[in-house]
Amino acid sequence: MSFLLEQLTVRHLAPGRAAAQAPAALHALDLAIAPGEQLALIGPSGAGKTTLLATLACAHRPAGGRFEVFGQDPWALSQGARHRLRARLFLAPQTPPLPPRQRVVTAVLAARLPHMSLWQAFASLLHPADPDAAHAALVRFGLGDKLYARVDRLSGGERQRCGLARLLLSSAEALLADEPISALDPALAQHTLAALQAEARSRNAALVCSLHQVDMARAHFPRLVGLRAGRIVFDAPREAVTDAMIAALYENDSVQPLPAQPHESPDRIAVGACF
Ligand SMILES: Nc1ncnc2c1ncn2[C@@H]1O[C@H](COP(=O)(O)OP(=O)(O)OP(=O)(O)O)[C@@H](O)[C@H]1O
Repeated sequence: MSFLLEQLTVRHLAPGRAAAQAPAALHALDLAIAPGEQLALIGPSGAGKTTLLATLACAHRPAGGRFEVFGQDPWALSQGARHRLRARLFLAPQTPPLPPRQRVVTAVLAARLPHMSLWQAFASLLHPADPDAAHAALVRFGLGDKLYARVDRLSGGERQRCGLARLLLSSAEALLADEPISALDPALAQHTLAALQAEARSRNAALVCSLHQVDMARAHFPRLVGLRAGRIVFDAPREAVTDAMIAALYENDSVQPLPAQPHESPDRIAVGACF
């Protein structure tokens, strides 16, 4: 298994509060993800999608339950061994942390830093080691002309795809992407998801994507995991996920309906339009 979670609970630590008192962001999750599997995480805002992806990336230490990545409990390993395990995973955050004044080529090649010695890493910041590889990765996401652009001159959607191009440069065996198409227009979103999925297939890597675009999740991913309030509501092949299950997942108890607005009748609008 790439990931194995049993009764996994995760809490966000808050300053001045004992760990055990922090509310759980993920409650007793059971989830197994095999190499090569592709699944979409869906669910309303605050459901725990980002927390789950960060936990899979070994960025959050679980408060309870069993957690294994490639058959190992990352939190039972030494720091060095956990670092090596993390280098086998790639998490593309929703807003990639790209240094603003950096060139795109350097930012993309930074994906190889975990596998470099300190000296190689330093040298690569001054002189990009493999611009052709960076260019090829950018081309896959439609950014071939941005190789030497400065990161702070990119649009939001370009930055997002630049962050995903890093993923291609990594040698990760499991790919995690947090809302990878949130800043993209529909055509680019399709293209970007297809590129991510093709890459995962080519390296037989597990691919876990959180998505707010439910239609895209249903169209592209064979397995859907619905999260709500930190719990898995369903984990099913897409054919088994019904419209009613989606509606229940997104039903919002905390938003009050807006008061009805007095609106103009069609004949009044027509009169208004004449003057
Ligand atoms: N750093 C943090 N400290 C404390 N609580 C946090 C922290 N990050 C997230 N949370 C809480 O954990 C819960 C899950 O948040 P998370 O960001 O994982 O949800 P999400 O499904 O990714 O939401 P969205 O779709 O809005 O990005 C929320 O209740 C959130 O308020």
